[in-house]
Amino acid sequence: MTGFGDRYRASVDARGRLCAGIDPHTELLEAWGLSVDADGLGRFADICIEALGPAAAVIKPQVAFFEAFGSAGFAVLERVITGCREAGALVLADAKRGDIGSTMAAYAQSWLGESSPLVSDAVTVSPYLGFGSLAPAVDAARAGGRGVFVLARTSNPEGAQVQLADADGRTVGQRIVDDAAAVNADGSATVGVVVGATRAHGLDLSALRGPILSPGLGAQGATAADLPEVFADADSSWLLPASSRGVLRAGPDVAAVRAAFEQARDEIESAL
Ligand SMILES: O=C(O)c1cc(=O)[nH]c(=O)n1[C@@H]1O[C@H](COP(=O)(O)O)[C@@H](O)[C@H]1O
Repeated sequence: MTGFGDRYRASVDARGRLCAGIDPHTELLEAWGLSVDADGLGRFADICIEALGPAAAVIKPQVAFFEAFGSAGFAVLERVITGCREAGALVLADAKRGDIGSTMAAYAQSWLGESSPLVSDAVTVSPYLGFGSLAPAVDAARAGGRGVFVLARTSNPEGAQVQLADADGRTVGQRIVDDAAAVNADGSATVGVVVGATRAHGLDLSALRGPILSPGLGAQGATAADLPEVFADADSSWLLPASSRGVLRAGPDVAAVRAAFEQARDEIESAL
C-alpha cells in the first residue's frame, strides 16, 4: 500500500503546489450564465472537471455548495470526485467533518471507504471534539493510503477565539499540529493540517512531516508573495496553497479557467 505522503508528493511534483477549489457559489453560477439549480450545478461541475482535472495536483470540492441542492447535488459531487480522480488529480473532499468517535467512523466510511460513492483521496476534518475523536478517520485514511486534513489555524478572523486559546502553555492550534505530527511519525504523512494564508499563524510546523493546506489566496486577500513570510519556518515542499473563487471567476470558458489556474500556480511556484 502506497502511503498518502507518497501519493501526495507524486501528484504535487508532477503538477505543482496549488489546490484548486470547486466552490459553486450562487454568485458564480449566475456569473457563468447558469441556472441556480441542479442542472446549472452539473454544468458548472463539468466545466471544472474538464479545466482542472488534468491540471491540478489536488482538487478540493466544497461539499456545502453541493449539499445545498440535496440528493441531486450529491449526485453531481460524486461526478466531480470520480471525474477529477480519473483525470489524475487527488481529490480532497472539503466536508469538515467532526463528531464523537462512533459517528466519526461513519463519516470516515463515507469519505474514505473504498466502497463509498463519495470516496476521496482525503477529507477535511474538524478537531474541536478532541483530536482523539478523529481516530476512526485517521485509521481509515492510513489503511487506505488516504489523508485527513485537520483544521489548525483557519483563514477566518473568528478562528482566533478557539485556536489561540491556551492549552497547557501551547495554543490549541499548536496542540493540533503537534498531535498531527505524532501520527505522522510513522512517515506516512496521513495527517495534513489546514493553516490559512491570510495572517501570521504563530505555529511551529517544523515537525509536521505532512501537507499544509493553506486557503485564503485570491478572494480572501492573500497573495503568492505573502507565502514565504507566512510560512517562513515550514518545509515549503509540504505547502499546498488553495484558491477557489480566485480561479473560478475566470469562467465559464474551460480554457480560461485552466489558464487562471496555471497562472496562479506558476506565481506560487515562483514565490516559494
Ligand atoms: O478547509 C478549508 O479548505 C478552509 C479552511 C480555512 O481556514 N479557510 C477556508 O477558506 N477554507 C475553505 O477554502 C475555500 C476558500 O475559498 P475562496 O475564498 O473562494 O478561495 C472555501 O471552500 C473554504 O471553506
